[in-house]
Amino acid sequence: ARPARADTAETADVVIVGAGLSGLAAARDLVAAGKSVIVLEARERAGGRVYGMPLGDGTTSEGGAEFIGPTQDRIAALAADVGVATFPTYNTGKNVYIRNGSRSLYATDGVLGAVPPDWGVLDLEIALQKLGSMAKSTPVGEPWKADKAEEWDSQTFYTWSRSNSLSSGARFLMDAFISSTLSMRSRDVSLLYVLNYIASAGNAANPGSVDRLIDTKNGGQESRFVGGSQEVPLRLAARLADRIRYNAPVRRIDTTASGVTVTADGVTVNAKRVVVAMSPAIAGRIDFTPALPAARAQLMQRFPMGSIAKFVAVYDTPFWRADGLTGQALSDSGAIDATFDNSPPDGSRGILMGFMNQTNIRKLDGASADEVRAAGLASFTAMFGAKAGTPVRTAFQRWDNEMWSGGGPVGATPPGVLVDFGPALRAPCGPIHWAGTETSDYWTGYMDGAVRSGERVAREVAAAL
Ligand SMILES: Cc1cc2nc3c(=O)[nH]c(=O)nc-3n(C[C@H](O)[C@H](O)[C@H](O)COP(=O)(O)OP(=O)(O)OC[C@H]3O[C@@H](n4cnc5c(N)ncnc54)[C@H](O)[C@@H]3O)c2cc1C
Repeated sequence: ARPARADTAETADVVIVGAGLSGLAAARDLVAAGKSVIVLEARERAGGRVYGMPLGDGTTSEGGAEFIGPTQDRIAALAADVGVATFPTYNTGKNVYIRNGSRSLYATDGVLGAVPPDWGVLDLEIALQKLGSMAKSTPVGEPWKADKAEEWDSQTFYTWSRSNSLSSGARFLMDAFISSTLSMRSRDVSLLYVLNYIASAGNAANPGSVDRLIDTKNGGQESRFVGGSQEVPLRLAARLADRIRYNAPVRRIDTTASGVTVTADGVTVNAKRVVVAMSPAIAGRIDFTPALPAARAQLMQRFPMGSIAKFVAVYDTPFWRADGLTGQALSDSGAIDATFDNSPPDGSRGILMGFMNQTNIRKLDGASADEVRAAGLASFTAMFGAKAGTPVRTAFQRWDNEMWSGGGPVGATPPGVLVDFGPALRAPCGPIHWAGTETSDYWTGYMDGAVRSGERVAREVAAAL
């Protein structure tokens, strides 16, 4: 790390560390409450895990967060407020399923919804029903208070899924559920964490469900933002104007007699309160003096980020639509495990987006740009035919080597963390407050959760000032 410098010293009521959606939402609300606010952002841009990846022709495609769905009310309200419209994710036709070397097509308007018909699907449905009912007994945002928290936080999702299914199809699809929502392997994550994630996929009026996590229609992938999701943080950041200091990574936070001194490269801010608005893993890289309480310090050691990348290919037309395909695929082989149609709303050109999950992206460690491109196009060709092999251009974004994200889409806990350290997730430490999607009750892991966490922390800080 570079040494912390203090070239200029400023004062504010509140300093916010991080200009992702959580920090921006907190800043907006604190400014509205009449507080003076300075936001310190490490990168040269706002948005954090929401990022428009340049396609090389002056346009962008989402390299990070992209979709919005029902019950994601707070990101919806923010988007409406800054004037960013949504449009439905292209979802007409059949999905592609590649498993054990064979490719099949399936409709998603049947009883199974987004679940592909594999051997063992009955087995899977029984397991998903059990999960759904366990999630109903998990208090949203406070899973450590579940009656069975101790039992559920003592096993991985892998362990549970193997003792609650027999068929390889059900097991593959349960692993795919974890990999497509968290970009982690099912052995990496606590059953209790997964139950909370399911419980969290809703709002106060609509309990969370597995379907809302995985579905396109009526689910988390239902809609996209016109012009790209990055428009939402960028427009909010523009409103906050020069309250945001870019290229200002915070290196240390000192709690003082009158509040906090927050030291970033090039600027030091003295404030009454500080909001740290990022994942626990990334917050753990800041030096805190005096040391944080043990529960919080150790929580930050135990909350790893997933590993994820997106690969997109641009074509003159969305040719798969003419072939009766949605552009959505799920595969057990190749570099890309799941895809979506990322074309613009008018379909004036075709864009396929492929997720490279944790296992697949790690296989590409050290690969050249050409090798990544070849691997991505080989997957698209297996899914959508030879035309997918000749795009106009491609782009690629991986998150596990982004210094200021450390991975994505979200941080998730292995067994033993939520029960013993979970209560430290949101609890302020003196004048230090915590935001970030990982701290949200509803839609933790999502843009909506990030906005909710920013709104919650703004209320908390305003009440304390
Ligand atoms: C590939 C991918 C796909 C996703 N898909 C979706 C989706 O379709 N829908 C959805 O809702 N969500 C999706 N997500 C998740 C979504 O992006 C996050 O939940 C949300 O953006 C998190 O916002 P945040 O403010 O909590 O954190 P972040 O966006 O991580 O913001 C933290 C900010 O803090 C800054 N920072 C870090 N350290 C410091 C420091 N020391 N000093 C100063 N600044 C610092 C970072 O640069 C960053 O700007 C996806 C994420 C990824 C990576």
